[in-house]
Amino acid sequence: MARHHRYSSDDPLDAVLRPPPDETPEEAAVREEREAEARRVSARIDAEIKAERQARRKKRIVRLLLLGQSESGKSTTLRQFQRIYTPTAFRQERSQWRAVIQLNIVRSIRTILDALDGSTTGRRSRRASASASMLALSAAVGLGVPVPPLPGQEAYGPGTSNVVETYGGGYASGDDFARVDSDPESEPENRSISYASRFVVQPPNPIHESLKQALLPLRDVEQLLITRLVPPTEDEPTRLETGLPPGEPSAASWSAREFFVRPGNRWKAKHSSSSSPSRSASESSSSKPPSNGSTEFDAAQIQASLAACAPAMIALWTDHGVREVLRRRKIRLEEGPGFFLNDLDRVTAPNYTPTDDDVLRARLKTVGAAEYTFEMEVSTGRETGTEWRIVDVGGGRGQRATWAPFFDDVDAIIFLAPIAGFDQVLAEDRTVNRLEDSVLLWKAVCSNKLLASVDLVLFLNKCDILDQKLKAGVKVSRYVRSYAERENSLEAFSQYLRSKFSAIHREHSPSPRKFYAFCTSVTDTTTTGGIIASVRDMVVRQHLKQSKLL
Ligand SMILES: Nc1nc2c(ncn2[C@@H]2O[C@H](COP(=O)(O)OP(=O)(O)OP(=O)(O)O)[C@@H](O)[C@H]2O)c(=O)[nH]1
Ligand SMILES: [Mg+2]
Repeated sequence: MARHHRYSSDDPLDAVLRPPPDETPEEAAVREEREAEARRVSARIDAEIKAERQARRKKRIVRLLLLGQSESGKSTTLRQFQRIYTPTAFRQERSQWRAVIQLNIVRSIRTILDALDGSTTGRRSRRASASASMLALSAAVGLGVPVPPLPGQEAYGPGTSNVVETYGGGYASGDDFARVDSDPESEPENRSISYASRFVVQPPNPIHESLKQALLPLRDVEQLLITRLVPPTEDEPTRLETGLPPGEPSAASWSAREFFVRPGNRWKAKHSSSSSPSRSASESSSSKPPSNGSTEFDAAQIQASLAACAPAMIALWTDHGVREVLRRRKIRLEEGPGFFLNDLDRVTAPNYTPTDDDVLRARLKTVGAAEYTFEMEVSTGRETGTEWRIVDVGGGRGQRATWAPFFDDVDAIIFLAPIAGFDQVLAEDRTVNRLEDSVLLWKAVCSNKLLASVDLVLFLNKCDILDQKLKAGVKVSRYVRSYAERENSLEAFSQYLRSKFSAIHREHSPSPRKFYAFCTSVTDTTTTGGIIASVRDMVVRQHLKQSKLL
């Protein structure tokens, strides 16, 4: 508005600001001085904001956001950054991952015992089956009676986090992804046989019974680990209730939920220095540190109990009958996250310390979002002096609302699409194919206007698992209709998906931008190191370009 109009409009604000009509020359001088001062303050604030922006540019802070569905590999990618660029801190923290790995092992064993008990699958029945199995375990009663699935419920796979939940076959018209209404792996001719064998009550197997007995101490181990790892003040509905009185473990809540901790280091025994989260969207100021209820005694006790149970765990995992039950129930532990059953000897040894690979393979679900500041110990010429901030978020469907606040000020996004999940369902919604969810999420990220000028880097992840799956004979076209007669190989399928994701990127980006995509196995240290270096170069180059433009 032009200045001479200032006091002449009917604007109510102007009316308030208007000088009193009977103002004396002295009063007018005071008022004008006051107004001049206000303008000076305003100019100073503007200058400060500008200086801050320039300082940020000068300091070269690069903010990278990791996005993707749950179990896509975001936290693992973050750990790779930590391993490569802050190796000292990463090494120092390795021992703290032991408890997570122990918990992963206990969960795998529990999955097997549940499968032996014939507990059904799916969220609705999991609680019941879990309590049944724990009762069976604790009272050493015989094998439970298998319960057929509820209508509309998937037939098998207990659905705990470290289990690969296979996806049913059959397409709805117009859909590219298979729907959960049948078992694509069972051919029609043997479907009835496999169904019958699944739900006929088997007589108790004495070997399995004695192994269950030998594994009873794992129940206490699990409880101790929960107390140790999960903060007691959590109030998320998915939170694993550690508030349970000691000695009154609720088998139902144990098995029905996946373990998670808030991002950051609060769950760890000690705080680390170099890559601790500096900003967290989830940790409210009122939340107390976890009752790190653990003592050295607990840690030693847990490892000793695991060592004592190791022979029984190994016998269970290598038992022919057990493998047959797992195969029939389509439980593929080895393809799921946090799988350590092939390393039991090593991992249960009394002086075991996790290796880099172990830390990368451990599974700990993220809830909320946190930003990690990297003061690089290892730097290369180009970005010396650049400060990296990496934001890791929880990828579950209930978690995605925490993403948006980070869209504001981000330079690049690494989007992880775990393409090995083409035959799996989401843990949080078992009617949704994981690959389909990734495609939809990618579309949403590409078309988001707030992210229009942000570089998107796509990781088609879990290629190692995909390769194994395809080599084992799982057919992509059974799950992805449009794949049709194409070659059932890693190369062909990843190329196909790359084009599909690229087309979405092209069609849905608000304005044109480059498409960067990599086929990754982010648990693999050798290949991922090179990919991360490329991403880093690209992001820094882009950041510099943007800074110059600004
Ligand atoms: N074999 C294999 N395992 C992987 C790969 N990427 C991730 N994993 C494993 O998959 C599990 C899940 O990875 P996370 O990094 O925890 O997944 P996330 O995206 O952070 O999941 P949320 O925290 O639930 O959002 C971990 O046990 C990883 O070790 C991969 O490329 N290959
Ligand atoms: Mg995570």
